[in-house]
Amino acid sequence: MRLDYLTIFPDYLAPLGLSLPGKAAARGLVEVHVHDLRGWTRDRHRTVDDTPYGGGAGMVMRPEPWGEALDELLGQDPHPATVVVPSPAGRPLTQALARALSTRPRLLFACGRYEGIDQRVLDHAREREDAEEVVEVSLGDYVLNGGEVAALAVTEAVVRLLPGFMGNAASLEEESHEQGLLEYPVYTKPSSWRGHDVPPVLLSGNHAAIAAWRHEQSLARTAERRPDLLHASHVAGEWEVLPAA
Ligand SMILES: COC(=O)c1ccnc(N)c1
Repeated sequence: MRLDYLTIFPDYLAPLGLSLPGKAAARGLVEVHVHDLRGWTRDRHRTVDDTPYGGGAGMVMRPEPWGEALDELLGQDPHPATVVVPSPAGRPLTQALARALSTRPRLLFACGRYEGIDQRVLDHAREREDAEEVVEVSLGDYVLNGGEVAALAVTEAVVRLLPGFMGNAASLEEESHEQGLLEYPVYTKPSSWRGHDVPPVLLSGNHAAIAAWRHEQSLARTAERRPDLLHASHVAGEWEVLPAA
């Protein structure tokens, strides 16, 4: 997977050389390219923003630098890129969306600043043959100063799903949201710590009982913290054993 980042703060994406994506890069699983949008400005001040049509506070990112940057970058690779635009107005980032993005050959992150990127940049990108899709993605219902932090989060959620990245692929199966539920609580040695003991079932060696306890814990946590994630299918097992009405 090729990952490109267009930003006016390339240093912000320095963490991409470390830990998770860095490891993946070292293994040849991902190829990372960070680009300074100002490289596609033509004026002495390397201007990337201007006042909004219609008035209002703040500044909007000018379309020309973005258009010329996409012209150059999208043409650099035979694979059509999925353009990922972090935005508070985007689709929520979910495990399902991360998994869908992890199957793409190339992601190009357009990291906006100020009040956002001129809408025509996204509209024009959607018309391009060399852009497979333009996906605006939100981390949640809050505003950041720029798309870079969100781009790092989306990158981590996606890269860790790439085949061969996580040593123990089985651990991905049990993670929060993979099965549509929140993850159960986890414990390790010592079995007793500051008056808190590990639940005895986890020391029992009874794998069926442990699996049942973990599922029950996931259901309880999800019901308490994220009832919106609960679907009948998750509690189907309980309905099946209820006595006939
Ligand atoms: C500028 O980008 C944002 O403010 C942003 C991006 C992704 N998710 C959010 N909740 C905000």
